[in-house]
Amino acid sequence: MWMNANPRPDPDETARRLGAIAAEAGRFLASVADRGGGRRLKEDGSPTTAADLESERLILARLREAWPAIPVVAEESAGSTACAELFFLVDPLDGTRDYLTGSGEYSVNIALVAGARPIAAAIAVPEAGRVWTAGTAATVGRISAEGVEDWVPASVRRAPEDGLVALVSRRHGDAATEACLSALQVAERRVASSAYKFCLVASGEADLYVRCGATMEWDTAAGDHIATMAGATVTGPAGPLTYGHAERGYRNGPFAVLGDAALAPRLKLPETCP
Ligand SMILES: Nc1ncnc2c1ncn2[C@@H]1O[C@H](COP(=O)(O)O)[C@@H](OP(=O)(O)O)[C@H]1O
Ligand SMILES: [Mg+2]
Repeated sequence: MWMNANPRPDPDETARRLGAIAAEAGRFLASVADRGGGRRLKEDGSPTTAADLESERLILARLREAWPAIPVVAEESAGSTACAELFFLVDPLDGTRDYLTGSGEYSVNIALVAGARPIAAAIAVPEAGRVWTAGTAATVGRISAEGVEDWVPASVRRAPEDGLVALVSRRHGDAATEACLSALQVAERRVASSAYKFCLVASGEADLYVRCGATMEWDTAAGDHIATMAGATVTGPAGPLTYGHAERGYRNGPFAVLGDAALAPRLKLPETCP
């Protein structure tokens, strides 16, 4: 049984406010001089730093100010929050390794989930200077000193006839993902990190992103919603991804983000992550 019965906030107004919060956290992350400060390894072997914690503190404070009754499940404190019908999913720094090594492809991901699906989301990619949001439509804006400016709609592209561009994780490849990419006849692979990959498909800058290796719900919820609202098909082996699975530690199964729905019949995702 869900534990709260908050009214659902307006998705577009929520997305706009989440965009401002994600941009603020992104500006903070980009400004940190000692990025390795407080570095330690988590149980899954991935690093976390003082900047992850500080970004999470900032986002939690802003969400509490704006929506005091809505619980938040955030990467660095996920064990301490009960899930609900309506809740936020937060990754305060997705792609910590890239943050540390300087590729610039880290992101801040925030999603509002209602009834197991996201309804509003924002992703900031501070070093690309961009923020994507989606309520009932996907948009992308430019991060400025004051906030976010120059919003334009984000939308997927049709699969180009001269070959598909697939985005693949810089650090987390696996044989199952490779098999899917072979079946889709990909012409070019571009490595990228974090939820930025969802955004590049959402903006029509790449055609697909397949991930059969492990990810967490806070890695995907915001990107799932933004890409979906931009016209992409985001799917797991049994259909749309669902969120709020505390019972499986917020782990996702395999998924794919397809900019052009015509690619879907060629997609053969495995049932589970390797
Ligand atoms: N073994 C594992 N279990 C769970 N999640 C994993 C994982 N290995 C990688 N990830 C997730 O993949 C994210 C990085 O993805 P990518 O390779 O696309 O950049 C990490 O984000 P964080 O940096 O927020 O921890 C982490 O959440
Ligand atoms: Mg993180």
